[in-house]
This record gives sequence, structure tokens and C-alpha cells, in this order.
Amino acid sequence: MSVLSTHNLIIDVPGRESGTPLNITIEPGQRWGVLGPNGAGKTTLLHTLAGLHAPRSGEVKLSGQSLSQLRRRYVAQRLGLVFQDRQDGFPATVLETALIGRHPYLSPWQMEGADDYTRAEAALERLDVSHLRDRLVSTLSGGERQRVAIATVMTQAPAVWLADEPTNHLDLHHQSAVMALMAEQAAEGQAVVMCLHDLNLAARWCDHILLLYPSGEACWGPRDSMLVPSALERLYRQQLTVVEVDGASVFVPKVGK
Ligand SMILES: Nc1ncnc2c1ncn2[C@@H]1O[C@H](COP(=O)(O)OP(=O)(O)OP(=O)(O)O)[C@@H](O)[C@H]1O
Repeated sequence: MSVLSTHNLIIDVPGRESGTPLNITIEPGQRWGVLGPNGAGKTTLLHTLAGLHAPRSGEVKLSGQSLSQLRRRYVAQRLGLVFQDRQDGFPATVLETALIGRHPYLSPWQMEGADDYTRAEAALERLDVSHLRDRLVSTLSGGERQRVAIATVMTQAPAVWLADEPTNHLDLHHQSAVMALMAEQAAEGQAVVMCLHDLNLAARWCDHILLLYPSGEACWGPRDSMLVPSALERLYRQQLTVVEVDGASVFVPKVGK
């Protein structure tokens, strides 16, 4: 059964007349990449899937139940969001921030227990930020903060990851490490939905792709049927050269075209 599905969903992008109704079924273990140019509505879609943004029409279902009918606490246990822009103004250390991932499981005044600490510490270790555990998040670099945000969702252990540009601010090594983590999460049975600007990360790490056009038009399906140069050139209004590296397609923008 699908873990997350959309039913004639039209996302609410201001000023946009309509769009292709989205009827997407996301299964456990799948890795979806959402691709589109700036302003196409990728973040809006992710927030709509998370129940943070009301759809223009249609609905989102989590494990077959309408998201709008579910208790927020249940939704917060099942859906983990890596936001594109975070307000880390609240003065918290790295470890305290990761522990926020356990809040959906705790009652209002319940303190985190040993198991919560074990999970948070393991996630910080996995994201290569355990040496920063006592630092205030506000003092971290952009890439360090991004890794703490991902560690927080890992601590949350959701059934579905909704990650908005998870490789933002990350150096090449950490980009690969984060994409490997997403693949690992999917292999364990979680579903992963990521907005990505890097076509080549999508080609390498996603098995399903959604192309979102600024008009609201959209198409989706298995990766190889979606990553077709002509469709991508129309999506980005950018001509591309495609080369094969290690058996995978690599997309390179043509200079000046
Ligand atoms: N509060 C708002 N008021 C007016 N327009 C908005 C508002 N929020 C979003 N938009 C517009 O909705 C459109 C979709 O925004 P969204 O952030 O979903 O795009 P995106 O595909 O994630 O873009 P990017 O690749 O730049 O992150 C954009 O044109 C944006 O300016």
C-alpha cells in the first residue's frame, strides 16, 4: 500500500491559474526526485505533502487516510521535513536540536529518555556532526547546520522523508554522504521525496521523478522515462549535452545556449 498519495491535487501557487492534477502514489522504499526551475512550486508541493500548506484542490493521503483528518502528532511521527530555509534563532545546541526529532513521541512535559539520546547521538555521528554536539546551532556554518537539520529528521525516524534540497550548502563529500543516507533510508523501507536542483544527483540517486513546470504542468514516473533530454531542456529552458559515465547519464549545460 502507498505510504503517501495525492488525489487530483492542485497545489496553491499564488497567481497560478491551474495545473496538472497530481495523482502520485509513493510506496515505501521509493526515492522520488522533484525537479523544476526556480518558482515552479517544488517547495509548495513539499509543504502541501506535509500538510503545512492547504491545497488549491484535491487531497493528500498518508497511509490511505486524508492528511487533513489526521492528528498532527501522528503526522509528525510519520513525516519528516528537511526545510530549505530554517530559522535557527532559538538558542539550542546541536544535541538539543537533534532531540527535537523525538518530540512527536513524547507527551508535553515528558523528558527525553536514554533511547532518545541514543538515537540523537547516532544520527549526529552519521551526519558527521557529533563533534559539534555542544555548540549552539546559531554558530555553525551553512553546511554544518544543514547536516544537523538532516540528523534531526533522522532522529525523528519518519516513514516518509520530505527533503527540500537536502544537499544545499554541502560540499561534494557530504552531498554524496547525504544521498547515500537517503538511499539507505529507502532500503530500510522509508519513502524519500527530495526537491533537487542537481539533475545528476537525481539521475544517480532517485528511482522516480516528478517534473514540475512553472505553468503548473507536471509529469511523473520511473526515472529513465522522465530524464529525457528534450523534456529536461524544455523544463529548464536550457540546452544540455548528455554523456555516459559509469553507465549513468550525466547532464551538462551547453555553454551560451
Ligand atoms: N507568500 C507568497 N506570496 C506570493 N507568492 C508566493 C508566496 N509563496 C510562494 N510564492 C510564489 O510561488 C511560487 C512557487 O514557490 P516555491 O517556493 O514553491 O518554488 P520552488 O520551485 O521551490 O522554487 P526554488 O527552486 O526557487 O526554491 C514562486 O513564484 C513564489 O514566488
